[in-house]
Parts: sequence; C-alpha cells; structure tokens
Amino acid sequence: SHAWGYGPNDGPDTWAENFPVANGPRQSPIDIIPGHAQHDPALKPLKLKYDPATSKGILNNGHSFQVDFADDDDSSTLTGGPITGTYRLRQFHFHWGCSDDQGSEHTIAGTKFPCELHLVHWNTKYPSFADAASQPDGLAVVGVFLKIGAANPSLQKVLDALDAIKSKGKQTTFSNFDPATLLPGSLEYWTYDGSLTTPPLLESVTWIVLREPISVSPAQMAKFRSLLFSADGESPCRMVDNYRPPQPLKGRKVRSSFK
Ligand SMILES: Oc1ccc(S)c(O)c1
Ligand SMILES: [Zn+2]
Repeated sequence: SHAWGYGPNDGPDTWAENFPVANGPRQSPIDIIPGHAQHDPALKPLKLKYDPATSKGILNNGHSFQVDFADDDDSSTLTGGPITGTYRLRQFHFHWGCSDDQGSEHTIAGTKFPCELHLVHWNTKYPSFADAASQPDGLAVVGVFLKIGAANPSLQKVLDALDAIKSKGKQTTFSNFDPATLLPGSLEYWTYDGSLTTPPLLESVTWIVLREPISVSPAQMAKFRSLLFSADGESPCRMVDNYRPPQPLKGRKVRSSFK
C-alpha cells in the first residue's frame, strides 16, 4: 500500500516515488503572486448553496480531519465562478502548521498562513466523486486562508468535535453544520487549474482560492495541533505541518475575479 505522510521519510519530497504525477504539469499548491494574476471580467460570481442537513460526520483520516457531506442530491452545491455546471460538496478539511508562521498550502507572494481550509466539490456530469476525481474538470476546491485574530465561533463548533477523533481512524457524527459559516464576507477569488495536494495528487482540480481570510485564534490553532497522525496503540505523533509546499507553475495562468 502507498503509505505516505509528512515526515522526513514519507513526506512531499518522496511522493513522486509512488505517485509520479507529483512532477506533472498542473500540480498544487502554488505561490499566488497577485501582481501576476490577470483579472478576467468573464468570471462569474461564486454561488455556494449549502444545506446543513447534509453534514454527516467528522473523521481523522491520519493526514488531516474531514467533515463529510451527503452528496446523493444537489442539496449542497457550487455553481458559477470559473466552472460550468453543478458541483456537489463532498467534504471539507484543513492543512496547518506546528506554529503560526506556517501551515497553509497556497501562499500569497511567499506569505504563509497558519492554516488553510479546503471545501471539496465534484462535477455532477460524472456519476460519482471517485469518477470525477480522475477527470480534468472533475473537482472544484474552494481554498480559504485562516489568519491569526479573533476566535472564530463557527470554526469552534468543528474544533469542539476533535476530542472525539484524536487518533487516526476515529470518527463521530457531525450533524447540522453549515459550512457557509466558515466563509469570509467577500467571495472574490483567484482561480487556476491544479491538483489534489495529497496523494494520489490527481490533476482534476479547478482551484478557487478566496482572497479574504477568515480568523482563527492562537488557542484555536492549538486545538488543531492536539490531533494525532498516529492510531491508538501506536507511538503518538502530533498532527502538524500536514501541508505540501508550493509547486512549479509550469506556464499556468492565474486569473482573478477582481481588479
Ligand atoms: O478530495 C480531496 C482530497 C484532498 C485534497 S487536498 C483535495 O483538495 C481534495
Ligand atoms: Zn486539501
């Protein structure tokens, strides 16, 4: 099995051994340089329509934790923005650092944020998430930066569930959560063609990175860092620095929805 992680022996620099697409033409994340992005007036506003009734559970998958959504109908969708058609919300998860000076995957002119949220959606022109994940237009991921500031009450609801999923493989129910409460006031974005930032690193993602961060307090960041990569019974390994560094742009253009 392709055991991968973020440590010295299984981290991002080793992933190409089992996942050669790691050196592909449209890998993520990237460093976004605002001055190099081109405003595209044809880009539509993002339309995110989420039904809290679709939130199901929260899982420690050994790389991050994710909140999973029922995706058997169009109750929670992404439309508009750079995409055509309808994409369904599948899950959201985060990437974060061991300290507040690192943790995000995308960077802004070299600036790292302490954490980054990924809301993962799949194109309903395909029969399932798994099918969509292997298609060049299969996934659309909304990335949101978290910046140190005031405690975030909506995020706190998610963090309060972490005690129940401390170690790898643990999951619990997580009902009636509205992911729209994790979005900033402005939905202005940068967009580019990329990939999953974790193995299998599939080049199937239309990235939509929001310009405005949401807030997170230092105490809330400490809560993320209380999770473990390791399973019960294994030697405990703190879940921190679960981020891939920026990858080569390889000629790609980054567009912005704003001037
Ligand atoms: O389905 C996904 C898994 C991981 C990551 S980083 C994604 O962006 C999508
Ligand atoms: Zn991610």
